Amino acid sequence: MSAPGTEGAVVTARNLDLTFQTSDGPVHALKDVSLSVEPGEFVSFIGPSGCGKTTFLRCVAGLEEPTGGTLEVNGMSADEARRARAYGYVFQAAGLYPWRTIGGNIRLPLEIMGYSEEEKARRVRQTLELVDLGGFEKKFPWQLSGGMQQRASIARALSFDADLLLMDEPFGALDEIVRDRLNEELLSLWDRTGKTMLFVTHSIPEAVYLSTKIVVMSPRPGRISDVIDSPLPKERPLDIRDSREFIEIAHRVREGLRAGMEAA
Ligand SMILES: Nc1ncnc2c1ncn2[C@@H]1O[C@H](COP(=O)(O)OP(=O)(O)OP(=O)(O)O)[C@@H](O)[C@H]1O
Repeated sequence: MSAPGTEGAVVTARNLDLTFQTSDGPVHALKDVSLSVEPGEFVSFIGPSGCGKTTFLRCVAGLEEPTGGTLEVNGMSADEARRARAYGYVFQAAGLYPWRTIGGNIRLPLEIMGYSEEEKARRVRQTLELVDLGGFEKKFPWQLSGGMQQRASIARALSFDADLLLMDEPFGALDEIVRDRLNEELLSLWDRTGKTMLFVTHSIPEAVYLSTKIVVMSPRPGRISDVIDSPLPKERPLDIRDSREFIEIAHRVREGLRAGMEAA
């Protein structure tokens, strides 16, 4: 699969391979993965366990070294992009430090990056308001619900000026009602900030609801089996999930997943 339209792209992967050498032999986590992500896109990755979703995100984050192909993030190598802090990363478990307050957690990357006291305070306040957690700065993570912790984790990833957000199943552990609300909030956040989002999920409705582009992956080896551009409007009330368009995209994702599994 080619990586078209790479001029000015945020992420350009061309024929990316990653084989892990393990004591049980090689594991082909990614094979011939080509993808181009344009500024401001919301791209979801969906596929069965072990198809390489996290591995791809970790390659973009410069945390894994591909064994073949090329990868550019904001026009740099992924390692340079990591050092330039070109992205924020949101993990499945919120990953907040329990001994730090919510404000202290958000302040951490800003401390590492050497922002002034005044700027740190301003950014903590601003990002907490952005995720609707104004007033929770002095609370500790255990004093917040799971959904609120994830919002704090998103605030931390937004606190510095990275235009790219990498999210690895951030809402996977949450109940459906909370998840629906966070999906709506994330979409609104995306709209307001104009950030580019890469989002890993196991949920077809979540992928279809959130994305401008859905990347369907298949395992053994981890490949892209379909890339679906969503025609859904930017304004998306939750009940858009009952629309014919939505159901048709969800159907195509399901078909892509099924075909990928049969080929594996
Ligand atoms: N550090 C590693 N060493 C060896 N194998 C690895 C390593 N990291 C991932 N793998 C293997 O690479 C493959 C892809 O894993 P990855 O975690 O990217 O899949 P995934 O699609 O994100 O799965 P899940 O949906 O369960 O999170 C799997 O077979 C996994 O066991």
